Amino acid sequence: MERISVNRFSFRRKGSWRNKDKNKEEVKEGFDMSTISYISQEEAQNIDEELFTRYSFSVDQLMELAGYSCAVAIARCYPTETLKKDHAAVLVCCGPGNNGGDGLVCARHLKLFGYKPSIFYPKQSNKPLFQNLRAQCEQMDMPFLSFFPSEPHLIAESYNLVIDALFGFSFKGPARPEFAVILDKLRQIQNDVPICSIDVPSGWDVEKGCEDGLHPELLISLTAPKKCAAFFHGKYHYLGGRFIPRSLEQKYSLNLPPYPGTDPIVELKMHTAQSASNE
Ligand SMILES: NC(=O)C1=CN([C@@H]2O[C@H](COP(=O)(O)OP(=O)(O)OC[C@H]3O[C@@H](n4cnc5c(N)ncnc54)[C@H](OP(=O)(O)O)[C@@H]3O)[C@@H](O)[C@H]2O)[C@H](O)CC1
Ligand SMILES: [K+]
Repeated sequence: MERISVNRFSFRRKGSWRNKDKNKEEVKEGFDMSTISYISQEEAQNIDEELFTRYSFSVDQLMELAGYSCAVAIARCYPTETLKKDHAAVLVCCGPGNNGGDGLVCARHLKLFGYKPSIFYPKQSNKPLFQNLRAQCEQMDMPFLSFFPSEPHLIAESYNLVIDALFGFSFKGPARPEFAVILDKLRQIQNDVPICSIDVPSGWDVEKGCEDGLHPELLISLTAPKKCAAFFHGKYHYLGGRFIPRSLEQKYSLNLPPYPGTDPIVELKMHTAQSASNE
């Protein structure tokens, strides 16, 4: 288990999650973010597998929590009242696997939070879980785009944010042509519209990243950051998917930071005045 030293600062936030147990309080208040484990692709897949087998979770359960935590992180970084285009319009791009499922769940919660999501879901799964997620979004009046806007500038003109739920921890590059085209268009507009990536910036090698790939402004790592997150230099980095049992966390030495109170997310990279002035 490799520990990568990034975002080095001490986590200290008083009040909301202060624990009455003195020892626990000291551990939480002195939490050192640099000790969090950044996990490999194989570890991510093994943890996932154990959650579904040994811990008997269903995909639906975890996807709901994962997608919900992403929506909360997006709402925290980009409140609706700060988004000027078309009633907080956002574009949610969903891929063929579970990362895409997280995107559909996230879209549904964003809609409930007052955003106006449109969904691009080009390679749809026919599994009941995904069909249901799609139906829920349709019933909540979220349009599904039948094609990706041909002119990238149209995306930046129409949407305040792009939610990248194309690929997660199972991606093996390079992207095949139908998705390479989409990733290329997103790259072209990323300086004009912020990209929020779910779990892994799509197109990145899960461990080595991708220097000339997408550069999201927000990354929501799920369960634990993947090794590629060490190469993330965007504005906001959150951890979500607050569903890991303590015994599983210990088995993989994840050393996760404490989630504040009942929050489904915890910020890994503080957006300080210092970091803002460096952007
Ligand atoms: N435990 C958790 O943290 C949970 C995380 N969740 C989310 O699930 C994803 C991982 O989901 P998974 O379905 O395993 O994988 P992906 O969504 O990353 O992608 C798989 C699909 O992508 C296709 N693929 C892979 N590489 C390429 C490529 N180079 N070009 C095109 N397409 C590609 C792959 O197709 P195959 O034909 O190769 O099979 C799949 O269709 C995780 O990141 C979280 O976001 C869960 O929601 C909850 C638990
Ligand atoms: K993604």
